[in-house]
Amino acid sequence: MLQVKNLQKAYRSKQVLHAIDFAIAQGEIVGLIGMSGSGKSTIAKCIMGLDKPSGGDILWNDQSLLKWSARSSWRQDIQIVFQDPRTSLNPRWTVRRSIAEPLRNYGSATEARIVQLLLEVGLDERYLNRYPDELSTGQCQRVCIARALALKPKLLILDEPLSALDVSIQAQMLVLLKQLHLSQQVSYLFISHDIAVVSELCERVLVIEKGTIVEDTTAIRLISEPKHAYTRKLLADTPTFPQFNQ
Ligand SMILES: Nc1ncnc2c1ncn2[C@@H]1O[C@H](COP(=O)(O)OP(=O)(O)OP(=O)(O)O)[C@@H](O)[C@H]1O
Repeated sequence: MLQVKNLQKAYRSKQVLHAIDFAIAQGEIVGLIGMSGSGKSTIAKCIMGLDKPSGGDILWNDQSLLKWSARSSWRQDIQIVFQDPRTSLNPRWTVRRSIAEPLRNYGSATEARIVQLLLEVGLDERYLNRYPDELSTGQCQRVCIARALALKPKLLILDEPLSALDVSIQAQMLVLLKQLHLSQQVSYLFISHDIAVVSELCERVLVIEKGTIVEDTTAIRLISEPKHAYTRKLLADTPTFPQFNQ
């Protein structure tokens, strides 16, 4: 489905991504983990066309996303949810309008479809006329997820979607993301610096260090037999894995 091939990105003279290679198959949940500044969001931005790679290619069903002509067909297939739901939502738009907007652009924004999307993320029609500042941060993130799912994407890029939320809300959101993966048959690229959260949700995990993927393995193997020193350091820094904290 998605193939990232030899992806490179430099900002001026600073090389941020070095020859990134990975693929995501239909239905997979892939985690992308690394410390702050390692290049996770840059990969997401390159896939979404929000940033231009300096080299390499990104293929969606064997078509290059970097060629303008292919763009329209994948616009609906790949959606992104960002870290901070409050800055992702227009503060002057009601929940109804935020969710209706992508539907209007690409299909029909019926009230029934908007309510259905709200129900899928654990909200309901009582929220339709509310503004972001009348919602909790977790509820705002649910609205962002509903908006991202509106066009029935095949791949959802979740860029640190839980980082702005309290730990108890994070647990609820993890349950929601697992449910949506099954009910919507959507793949995830789940970006995080939290190895505990990634190992809870993801089947496969990519570890990125300074713009290079140093490990591509299953979540189980990542925890039981981490190969790279950087992965062991990430595990050691996580209280959930005291066995690495020597
Ligand atoms: N627009 C930009 N101009 C210049 N440098 C940038 C730009 N965007 C990102 N960078 C740099 O690229 C590197 C990777 O940034 P990126 O945001 O991809 O990291 P990250 O792993 O997502 O970090 P975090 O977990 O903090 O979000 C960083 O050194 C950052 O300063």
